[in-house]
This record gives sequence, structure tokens and C-alpha cells, in this order.
Amino acid sequence: MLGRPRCPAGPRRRSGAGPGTWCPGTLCASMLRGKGEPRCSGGLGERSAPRSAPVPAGPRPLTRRRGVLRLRRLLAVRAAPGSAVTPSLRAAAGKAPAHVCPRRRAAAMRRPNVLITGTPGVGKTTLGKELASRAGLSYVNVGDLAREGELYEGFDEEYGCPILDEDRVVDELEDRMSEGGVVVDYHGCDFFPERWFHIVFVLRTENSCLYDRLESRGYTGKKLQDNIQCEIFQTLYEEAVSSYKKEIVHQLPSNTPEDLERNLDQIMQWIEQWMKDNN
Ligand SMILES: Nc1ncnc2c1ncn2[C@@H]1O[C@H](COP(=O)(O)OP(=O)(O)OP(=O)(O)O)[C@@H](O)[C@H]1O
Repeated sequence: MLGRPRCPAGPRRRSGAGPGTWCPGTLCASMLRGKGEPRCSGGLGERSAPRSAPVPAGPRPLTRRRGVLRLRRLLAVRAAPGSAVTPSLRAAAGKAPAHVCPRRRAAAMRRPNVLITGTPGVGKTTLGKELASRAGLSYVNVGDLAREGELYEGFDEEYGCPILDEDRVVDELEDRMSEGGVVVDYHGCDFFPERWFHIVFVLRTENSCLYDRLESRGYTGKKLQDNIQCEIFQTLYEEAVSSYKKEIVHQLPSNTPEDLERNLDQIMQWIEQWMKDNN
């Protein structure tokens, strides 16, 4: 079983009010006070005119009830979850707007970042894509990201592959990782900022099984041998425990379709628990 999620230090979150942020104080003052009327010292509404006074021409005066209704309408339209609406203002407006669009609420929820790592061929992509789809997270394959953005800094003649520009990969991903809810898949993990991930999974595959998978991909000679050795010496696991807190690093067997299903179930349970603990 996976341990309970650690309370995260948390990814950086964007702070500060965005453009067009509504200032509740301004609304309160301008809406609930008739022009030229004395400022109400507390509570909503204006002083009502004496019954005997003539009804003024022009726009209807703002009564306490109409003020509350208008304020409610405005709150419902403009108050996004987590906005600067103060509790006292909400209370003053009567019942706080109970209806917040579920999709907006879901988008505002904190979601964990998950790293799936391991030797090439252990099944990171297979697991990562399925996990992202089931959990409603986004999926990033660092190899594909680098290919699309040409995030390389040379070519390795020995292995016949381009060399990843790790700094540019980190720059490219920083904003998405800060928002949370990303499953990252890569056969390396020591260059990502530690703060990015709430949990790290290292997939492990038995040598004979991995050999067959890599051979069927066309790997031969040194490339095939080195990848198998990487798995034998648990290079990626060592890299993970030296780069992240040991308690967030978990090894998962990835030999059979049953392993895949079990891993998905376990990670889904962990994500659900994390969401409960952090929202
Ligand atoms: N649990 C599993 N049981 C059986 N076969 C699997 C399992 N996971 C993945 N495979 C198979 O192993 C092969 C390699 O899987 P995959 O491409 O997901 O590995 P990877 O770790 O992402 O590789 P790379 O790092 O090169 O991208 C695929 O043919 C896939 O169908």
C-alpha cells in the first residue's frame, strides 16, 4: 500500500489579484448609498425617507431590499471562488451565492503532480496516459515535449540520439507544474525541481521481460545491453531516492497487464486521498 500523502510544501501558486478584480468595498459604497446621502455607518441600506415626504422624481430610490437583491446578483456574477469577497460582505448580502459552477470549482481545486520514471521500456507511457485519463490530469511525455520543441543541446553519437537540454525542459514546464495536476513521464528524474512532485513512481520490470520489449523495439548491441544493465542496477530508483524525499518514492512492478491494473488502482486511491486532504 502507498503511504498517506505527505502534506506538501506545495508548488508555487500564482498570487495576487488578476486584472479586473472587483473591489467589494467600492461596490458596497456606491450601491448602497444614494448619491449625496450620508454614509451608512454600519449594515446595508440607506436611511428611508419619512413617510410624509414627497416621492422623488427620477430613478426609484434604492431600498434596503432592492440593494440586497442587486448585491446578490452582482456577487453571483462576479464572485469567483477564492475571490476577494469578504465573508462579512457575503453575509451582509443575505444568503451567500451557493451556486458556483462545478466545473469552475473543479478547476480551482488543487491537484497533485505525479512523476512516473524508470528504465526505457518499463511501461511509463502506458501507465502515465491511462492514469491521466482516469484521474482527469494532464499528461506530459518529456521525450515528446523535447522533440516538439527541439529542446536539445547536441547529439550523442554513441547512442545515436539527441541530448536533452534539461534547463529548457524545466523552463518549458514550470508554469504547468505550478498549477498542479500533471503526470510527467521520463526515464530520468534528477533535473526536475524537487518541489514539483508530490509523489514519484519508479516502474520495475524483470530483465527477461524488458529484454523482449526492447528487442522488439529494434534495440540491439550496446544500447540494448546498457538499458538492461540500467534496470539490473536499479539506476533510476537510486536516482529517484537521491533526488526526492524517500517517503514519496515508490517502486511498482510492471511486468503484466494485471500489474498495470493494480498500479492504476493504487495510484487512483492515492490521488483521491490527496485531493481530500488538500482541498
Ligand atoms: N504492465 C505491462 N504489462 C505488459 N506489457 C506492458 C506493460 N506496460 C507496458 N507494456 C508494454 O511494454 C512496451 C513498452 O511500454 P511503454 O512504451 O509504455 O514503456 P516506456 O517506459 O514508456 O518506454 P520509453 O521510456 O522508451 O518511452 C509496450 O509495448 C507496452 O505495451
